[in-house]
Amino acid sequence: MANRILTLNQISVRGLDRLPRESYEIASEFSHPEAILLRSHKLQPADIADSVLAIARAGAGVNNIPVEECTRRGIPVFNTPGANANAVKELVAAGLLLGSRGIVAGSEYVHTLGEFTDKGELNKTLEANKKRFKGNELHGKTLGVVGLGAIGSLVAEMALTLGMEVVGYDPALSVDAAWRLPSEVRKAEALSSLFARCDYVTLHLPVLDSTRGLVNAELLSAMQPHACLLNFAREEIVDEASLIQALDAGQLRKYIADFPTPALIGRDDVILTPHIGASTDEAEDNCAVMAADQLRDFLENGNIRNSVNFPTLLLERVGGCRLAVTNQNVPRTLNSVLTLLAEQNINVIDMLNKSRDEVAYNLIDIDTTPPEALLSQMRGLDGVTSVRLIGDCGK
Ligand SMILES: NC(=O)c1ccc[n+]([C@@H]2O[C@H](COP(=O)([O-])OP(=O)(O)OC[C@H]3O[C@@H](n4cnc5c(N)ncnc54)[C@H](O)[C@@H]3O)[C@@H](O)[C@H]2O)c1
Ligand SMILES: O=C(O)CC[C@@H](O)C(=O)O
Repeated sequence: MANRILTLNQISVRGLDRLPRESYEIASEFSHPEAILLRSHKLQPADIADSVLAIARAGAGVNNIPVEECTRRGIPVFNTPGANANAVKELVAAGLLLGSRGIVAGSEYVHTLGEFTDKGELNKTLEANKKRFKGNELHGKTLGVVGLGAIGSLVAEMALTLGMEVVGYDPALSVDAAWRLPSEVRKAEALSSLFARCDYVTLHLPVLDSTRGLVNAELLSAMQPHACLLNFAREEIVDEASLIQALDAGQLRKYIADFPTPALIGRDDVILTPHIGASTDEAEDNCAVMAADQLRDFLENGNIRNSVNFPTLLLERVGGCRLAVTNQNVPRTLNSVLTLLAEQNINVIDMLNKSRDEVAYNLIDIDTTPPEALLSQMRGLDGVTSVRLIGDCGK
């Protein structure tokens, strides 16, 4: 039977083409899908049918998905780390320029001059008024990068090439991310010192319980009055009331963000884009291809790459059929599963098991198709969250 993939946002065709139509049905409405593929759609727990085996986010942030609920139900949630990082980096480069030069106000001003028909007169007026739109250069200024993952590290590298000094802050920096970081990036020991010393601060961290409202009144008051804050990460990381207070009080010159809110629209000291950080053909293709490939490998082989709640686990197929078993990460559960197989004289050909926090995940290749009654018995074992049979052993 074909796997049904429910898409809850427009997903690039190049990604959808990775799911062959002989074995996948793709639609924006299904009552019992095997998987959900989405971008920023806000997914509610009640929207996740019992039939759902996996959820793939074509993008980085998973704050629109109830990840804890998925973990409890044994559903891996995938994302696509780095697949849209270059698109965001390029928009941040634009954001820095919008913050340093009178581009937006200058362009808006020029469009008010429609009544001029004489080129010479127009030129005279432009030359007389252009001083209102003077800016500063980025070269020699200091950029603070908060979050040095896929996007933050590219932003840091880009800013160095513009001749900026770069200071970074990331208390949870992975070893891989540290290797990617240019050696010129200086480390800030605390967020407050980064905010105090920088001309521009750019945010590239996820929104989590620990980062919601992270940029608060205290941090904003540490900023220099000429400084700019860029937020291409998530709205909720910046406390809006404190931000507006800081702008009103002249503690911050400009806020440049990808997340408009009613209170920010119309302010001269705010530049807003409509969440287009990842809106390039290239990023949409990259994310969709990566999400679809990961989903397919999970549905067809049980393999897990780039999950935000399950361990990474890849086991090559050597024949036979495969059991994908998720259980609570407690002793003796796997033993009970293997005992059930042994009692039925089912031989294990290959096996891999890994855990992440409270989740344990196992791929068990076996030589005989287990009867449905055995699978039900396995599902009923203490601590077992889900059991899926992949393929048919032919005996
Ligand atoms: N505007 C957009 O369209 C757009 C596009 C892509 C990503 N994003 C947002 O950007 C975020 C970052 O994306 P990424 O691909 O770089 O993710 P990433 O996982 O590669 O990097 C995030 C980094 O933030 C760090 N971090 C976590 N908590 C932190 C804290 N308290 N202080 C400082 N750093 C902290 C992590 O250690 C990690 O290195 C995403 O979570 C998403 O919300 C927005
Ligand atoms: O899908 C999008 O357009 C936005 C994606 C972005 O917010 C992300 O977190 O990757």
